[in-house]
Amino acid sequence: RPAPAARDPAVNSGGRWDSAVMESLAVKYLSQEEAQAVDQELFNQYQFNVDQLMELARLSCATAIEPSTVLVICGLGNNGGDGLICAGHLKLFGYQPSIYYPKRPNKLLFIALVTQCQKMDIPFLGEMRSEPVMIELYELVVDAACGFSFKGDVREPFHGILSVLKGLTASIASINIPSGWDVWGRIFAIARVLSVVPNS
Ligand SMILES: NC(=O)C1=CN([C@@H]2O[C@H](COP(=O)(O)OP(=O)(O)OC[C@H]3O[C@@H](n4cnc5c(N)ncnc54)[C@H](OP(=O)(O)O)[C@@H]3O)[C@@H](O)[C@H]2O)[C@H](O)CC1
Repeated sequence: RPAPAARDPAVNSGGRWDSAVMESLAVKYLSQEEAQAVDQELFNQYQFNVDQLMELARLSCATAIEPSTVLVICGLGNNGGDGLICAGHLKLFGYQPSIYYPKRPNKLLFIALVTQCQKMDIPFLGEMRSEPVMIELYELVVDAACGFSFKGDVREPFHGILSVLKGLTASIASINIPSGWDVWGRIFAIARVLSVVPNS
């Protein structure tokens, strides 16, 4: 989202809608390398840690979502962590998130995030829902399966998950990058992309 001042071009341009202002409002898509470089800059030069960046990511994503019933599909990297955190905020906002987290990494950060979701009584599904069940039960699917570090042919269980998402007619909101993109090309239609990388 643009910063508040940038939403009002008159503030930045002395009342004129000049081309520089319009250009500053344009969406810029980052390549995989650019996104990873932004990450490194935030860690090294700005001294953020991963917990802080994830917290910002989940808040941004949850703020951009407004349905009541949501299925959050989480992958095994930080993108999945963003999904867990997003589910936590959605619950706090009064919505009804459920989580599908088929492969759980044995890392303290993710174990802690799962614990926090469980303590908030967010249900974890035992298996992936079929497309008709998803349409019946959820207004929105949050796709936090594959982040910008996914490479090559998608392995199971994520290949099967993406096959279901590919045929899904319900809304999908992807965190940071739509799962199934190889960054340069999409393989299925995505409703919205929620990104927390500045200017992406
Ligand atoms: N500054 C920011 O924008 C922030 C971004 N965040 C989010 O972090 C992700 C990137 O996180 P990362 O953990 O680096 O990557 P992924 O979420 O994509 O997950 C990587 C794991 O996925 C496995 N993997 C890779 N390729 C495949 C594949 N083809 N099939 C199946 N699994 C795959 C890989 O497993 P390995 O066994 O290969 O190691 C990785 O474990 C970014 O997209 C944002 O959403 C952070 O929240 C911080 C702020």
